[in-house]
Amino acid sequence: MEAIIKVEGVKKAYKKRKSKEVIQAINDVSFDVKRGEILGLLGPNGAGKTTTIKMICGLLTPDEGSITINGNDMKTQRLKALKHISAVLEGNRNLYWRLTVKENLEYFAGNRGVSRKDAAFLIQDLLHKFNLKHKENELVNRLSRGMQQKLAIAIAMSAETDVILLDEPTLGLDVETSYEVRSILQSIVKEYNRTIIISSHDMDVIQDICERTVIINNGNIVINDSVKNLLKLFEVRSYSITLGGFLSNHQLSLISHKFPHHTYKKETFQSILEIDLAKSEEIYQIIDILKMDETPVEAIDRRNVNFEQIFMKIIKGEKSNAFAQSS
Ligand SMILES: Nc1ncnc2c1ncn2[C@@H]1O[C@H](COP(=O)(O)OP(=O)(O)OP(=O)(O)O)[C@@H](O)[C@H]1O
Repeated sequence: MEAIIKVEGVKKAYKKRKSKEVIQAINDVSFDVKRGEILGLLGPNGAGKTTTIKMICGLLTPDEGSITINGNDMKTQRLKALKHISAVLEGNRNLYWRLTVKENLEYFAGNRGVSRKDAAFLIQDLLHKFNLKHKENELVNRLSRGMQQKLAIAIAMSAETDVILLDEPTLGLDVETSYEVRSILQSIVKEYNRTIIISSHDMDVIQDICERTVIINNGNIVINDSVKNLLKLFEVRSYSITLGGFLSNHQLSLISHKFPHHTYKKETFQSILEIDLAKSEEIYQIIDILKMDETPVEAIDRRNVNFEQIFMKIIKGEKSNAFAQSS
């Protein structure tokens, strides 16, 4: 699939005005986004997500490196590049509160150069798609937060750009509306071949709708892989072992030494060892340690891991293990 966004060797530092301290927000970041893809851009607070998104939509200029949108360099062909991008960066704050839903859509579509005739057709389509038709003549300040958020995304859609950047699109939404927004985004990508970059702290959303994820930490990319691969990779490595007794101190110290990512819980007659391995073959080393004191093994199960747990593991620095396993 063709890359519609290319981020190559991008660096960005901020200078604090008073102390003159320099903060290297983005170190040396490169990644592509393919046409028709939903990409999740993730990272803990302060990782550099907003800086990256702002550079992609031309609000900030990189100190080094280049960003190309549909073949147009953001530095030398800025206007051409920007024509392909719309963004919802601050939730519903970009809406006109004293205009109706339909007036907001008309205003923003006109602003982005969509003709009146095309806009009329497009707006009706969006009102239906976003389930806002029954609210088309309602003032925005009378809508629920979920509806305002849906309208903000519909407005970004009305510009008919190839790429849509969404910062926390489901933040503060109830569960039902969050699912509705996810399914709308998936259908938009399929039906109109749009490309979406989502920045979110909600790992459920990422697991649900993103094909691929770029995880940034301290201004560097630590993972650029498909969500499916990451889930498979971590599932293979996570085990829950139920023992019909308890581990000796000697066994526990061997396990702690060789496998730092584990938890051990004692129950009345049993104990449970939950362990993450760098390679699935390491399970045999564990079994050897368990055999030492003839601790009876009742069950060995693969643990189901969700994307939230995977994200935390990657951020805590298990990425080197993940790469070793995937390569
Ligand atoms: N205008 C600014 N001036 C100085 N430093 C800044 C500025 N904007 C961001 N930073 C710093 O740059 C780094 C990256 O910030 P950025 O906002 O891109 O991270 P983020 O991943 O979006 O975080 P969050 O999830 O908290 O929004 C952080 O250390 C932040 O403090």
